[in-house]
Amino acid sequence: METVKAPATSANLGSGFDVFGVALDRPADVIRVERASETTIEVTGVGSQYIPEDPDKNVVGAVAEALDAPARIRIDKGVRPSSGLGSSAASSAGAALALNALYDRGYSRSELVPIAAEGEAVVSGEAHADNVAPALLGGFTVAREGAVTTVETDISLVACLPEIAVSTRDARRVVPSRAEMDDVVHTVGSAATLTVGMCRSDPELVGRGMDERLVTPARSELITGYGGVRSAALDAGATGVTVSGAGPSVLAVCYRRDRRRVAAAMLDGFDDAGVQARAYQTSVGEGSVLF
Ligand SMILES: Nc1ncnc2c1ncn2[C@@H]1O[C@H](COP(=O)(O)OP(=O)(O)O)[C@@H](O)[C@H]1O
Ligand SMILES: N[C@@H](CCOP(=O)(O)O)C(=O)O
Repeated sequence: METVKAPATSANLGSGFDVFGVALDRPADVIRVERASETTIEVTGVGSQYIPEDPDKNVVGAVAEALDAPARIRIDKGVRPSSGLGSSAASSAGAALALNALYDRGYSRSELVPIAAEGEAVVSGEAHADNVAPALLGGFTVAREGAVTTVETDISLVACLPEIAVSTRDARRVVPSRAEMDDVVHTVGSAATLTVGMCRSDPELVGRGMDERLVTPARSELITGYGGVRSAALDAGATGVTVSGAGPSVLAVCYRRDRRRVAAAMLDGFDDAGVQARAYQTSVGEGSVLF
């Protein structure tokens, strides 16, 4: 048997749609795999009632097939599905690492990224790697076709998860298909600023570099209370706020000393909008761990 702890992740970070991602040091899924003649899946934990156990519908089924590694797979969910915190990616990445070890497939973590991304295609329709890359490799990741770059960084974050479900598939439908050149130039500037900020572990640069006008405006409308939560976090000391992944989680960057205050402000912001929420005081963390 192999056991893996696979972290939540936050993709996009505003300016890096479908490219940037970070691993979070909490929450996480735990995945256990044992060899079997055919794949079976059991799911427990947060939101497990909304997750199919049919291998054709659960992301880990696609990963087991891609690795030709049939197994009894048990998933203990710590990352709620449809959260914007890479719930499906945590399971995909964790299963890829665990099955790779179980069957001695010998793939490196980087080589497992496209395999784990096959799981993402099951739920969002596209094999985007911006969540599975940090879930496997840890840190801040830049995922481009066929290549992933990773940077270790020390950045404090608050991920605030409201009791709203936004499916990644639905949130991809509101992304505009065209953009104005001014907005593209603005996004390139932000993405470069954010990348420098990650390399320097500088929350001011990371926060400023989250700003963009292409995807976040449409996505934020799917999140009840987003405007108030964003303002509250910035007033409490956050250096930047954006939609986490496809939402509904809202991600704030801050100095470590402000993290509790920012988390409380975000919860108050959702409360003012009549939405219950939970705040994870977290930071950029490591990738999946094989026990
Ligand atoms: N192992 C899994 N973990 C989480 N969600 C899964 C899993 N397998 C299939 N799903 C489905 O994927 C969807 C959640 O994925 P997604 O919308 O990408 O959420 P998130 O934004 O948290 O990644 C839900 O419909 C869920 O039922
Ligand atoms: N780049 C994707 C990321 C989706 O992240 P998730 O955590 O919401 O699954 C997108 O923005 O669609």
